[in-house]
Amino acid sequence: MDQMKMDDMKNDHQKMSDMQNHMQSMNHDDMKMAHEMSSTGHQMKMDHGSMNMSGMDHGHMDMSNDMDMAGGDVMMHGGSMMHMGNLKVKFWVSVVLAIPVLLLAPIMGLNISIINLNAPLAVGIVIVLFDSALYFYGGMPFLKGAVAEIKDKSPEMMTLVTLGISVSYFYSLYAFVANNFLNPANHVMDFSFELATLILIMLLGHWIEMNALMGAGDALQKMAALLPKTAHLVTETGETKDVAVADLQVGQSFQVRSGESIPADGVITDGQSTVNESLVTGESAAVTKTVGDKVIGGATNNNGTLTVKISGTGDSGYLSQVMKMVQNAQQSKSKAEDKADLVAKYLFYAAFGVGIIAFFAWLPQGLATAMTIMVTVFVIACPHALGLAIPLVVSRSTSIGAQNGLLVRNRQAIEASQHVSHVLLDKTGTLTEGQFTVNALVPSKDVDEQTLLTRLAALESNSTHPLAQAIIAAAQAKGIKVEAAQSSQNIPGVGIAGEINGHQYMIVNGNYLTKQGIQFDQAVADKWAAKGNSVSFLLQDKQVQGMVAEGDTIKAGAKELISGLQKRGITPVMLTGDNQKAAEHVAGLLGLKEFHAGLLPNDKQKIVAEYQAKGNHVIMVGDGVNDAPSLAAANIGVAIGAGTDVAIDSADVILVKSEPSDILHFLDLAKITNRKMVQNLWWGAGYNIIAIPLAAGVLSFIGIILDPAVGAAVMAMSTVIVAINAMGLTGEKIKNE
Ligand SMILES: Nc1ncnc2c1ncn2[C@@H]1O[C@H](COP(=O)(O)OP(=O)(O)OP(=O)(O)O)[C@@H](O)[C@H]1O
Ligand SMILES: [Cu+]
Ligand SMILES: [Mg+2]
Repeated sequence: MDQMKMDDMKNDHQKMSDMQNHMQSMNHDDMKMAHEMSSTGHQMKMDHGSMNMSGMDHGHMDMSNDMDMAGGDVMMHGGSMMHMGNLKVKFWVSVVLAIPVLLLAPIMGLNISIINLNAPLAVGIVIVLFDSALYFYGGMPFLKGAVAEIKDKSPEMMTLVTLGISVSYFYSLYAFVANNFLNPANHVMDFSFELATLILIMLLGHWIEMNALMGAGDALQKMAALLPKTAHLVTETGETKDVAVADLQVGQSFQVRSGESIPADGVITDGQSTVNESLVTGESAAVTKTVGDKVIGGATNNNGTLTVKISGTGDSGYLSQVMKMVQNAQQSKSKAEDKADLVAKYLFYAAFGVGIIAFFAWLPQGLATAMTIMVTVFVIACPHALGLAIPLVVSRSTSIGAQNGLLVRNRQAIEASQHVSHVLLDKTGTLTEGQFTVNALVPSKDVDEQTLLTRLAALESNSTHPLAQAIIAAAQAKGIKVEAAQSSQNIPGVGIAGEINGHQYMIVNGNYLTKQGIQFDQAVADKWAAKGNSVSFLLQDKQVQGMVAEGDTIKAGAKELISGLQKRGITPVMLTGDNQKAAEHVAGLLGLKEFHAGLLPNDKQKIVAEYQAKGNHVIMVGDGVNDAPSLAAANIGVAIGAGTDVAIDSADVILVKSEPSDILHFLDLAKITNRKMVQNLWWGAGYNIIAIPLAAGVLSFIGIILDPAVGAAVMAMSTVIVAINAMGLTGEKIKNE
């Protein structure tokens, strides 16, 4: 799941929209669940624990089906999800079923019960009946979970719980038969009281867990709530009619009045207003929008009335893409999560091993005591909290990131950030605005300025490079009618070639001329480059017809980023396809010491590999097509939100606001996220280092022996602590850190 592509997202759009509709129509309780489902996985019809994330990569999501189980609760364990039935109902029914057992069954070790009836056989039968109901009804989620885990050859937490309740149940059955029929004189202790309390606490623990879970990823929920339910559709006759947002179609127009939310993506065809897109893009200020500007569904319209032509509705809209990306990021499995699974596995074997050893060690004290100890060990080790430890933190962290304009597409990026020593930054479009102005046109002899500019513009009209746009704008400003060149061809890292009136022309940089041994006025070119200009040359055959120098402006946050990285002990390095002199100029302005200029696209990738070969972990930040390979190759690829789709598809993290200093926010968020993960691993599993030996009775010589119910309570506590600790991760911290 590391390489999630936008395409996958698009395929799932239909289902996505189904889900949104469901989300909108569901009540609060179901909403939680829908959200958990959405944040956890594709294959929701899976049974307990049998799903692991790696298997989900190509899993087909069938949201509409899954949503039918809206009455059930779903929970996550170590990234896997299980359908636990409706835990709330299950818990309360089990409470009722447990009452007779709790009243009539002897309390462990005391051999007395709350109500003592002098009819042992009748009482025994009642207890066995209610035990069975509890075991098969209340215990079913755990039994199913265990079967799935064992089938999967990865016995984990459900297997542990099942061990605990099964041992209590079957031993109690045996006690009933033995005491009433086999050998009434030799009383066998029964475990019905423990069975009941255990199942109740387990169910309660999971139920609490579910409730704790719901707050974890509220960004998605908030995002889903951004879209209004109805829209004012503009009909063919020009009147407005209120329709459901789900019925809007691309090409239709709608009206948004002041104070309303915009129902879909589109282009303004009438009106002017300020629009607040903060919840969608993380951009805080209200932006003025007028005819021709794009608006995003989910943004709020402040003062004016706008008429908007739809370019993307619900499922194909920006908002659902963002939501989908958040979901995908939440699904992608991180290394820490593998660590959590591994810990769970070790925990199972440790608990199982210690439990068995303790059983035999305590056997001389009587079967009942040995059983109790073993059951307590099984129960205390139950790693529910562990299963939640990482997913809760990650989903919380991705949500916070999304609210701050950071889309973390690959969870691994969060952990990988701990080891980062170098941040490699593309220049144009990343550190600079990528909005050029033509500063100089220097025609060669026999060529006039007008002709030079006309030919440059003809070639560039086929290019999407930022340098191209400035040339076209300059030509248009001079009143030149730009006609596109024929059979044009991009030359990555060099320029562009094409045919004008049957002649071959090229736009190339100085490097190319030097390599080809073509003469040009180096002094003039250097003069402009030293001022930070990108310099390009027009070639007809092998003749230089002139030169164009274009300047760019440095982004506002670029300097802050460089000094922020240096403060964090990370070395910033600039990589650029631009010339050495221009690169030097920008590096000087930003206080950058390391940079590489004149790079071809695969040079950038090579440089990434070189840094890595020296044992460094690198972040690569870029925006262009020429950055895509290096983004994919870097330990963490970060794309600028305004960049090309190719770059975005290759990245692990996207800076929605296109603000380079957000990399600092990412690093800070990742840092506190990692800290929480480690804390949660200790709260979720580390406590067993003490708890398991304690449960096994190592302190029995000073009178400390834990009861199974105490074991269950400790387990549930740990789960709650982990959930609360994850909630403590807030967005404020990434701004102060
Ligand atoms: N369409 C074009 N018009 C003019 N020059 C171009 C064009 N495409 C590329 N070049 C030349 O090739 C160089 C490298 O281009 P490339 O796209 O690899 O890097 P860049 O985007 O300019 O810089 P950076 O790597 O910092 O983003 C440019 O600086 C320019 O000299
Ligand atoms: Cu548990
Ligand atoms: Mg670039």
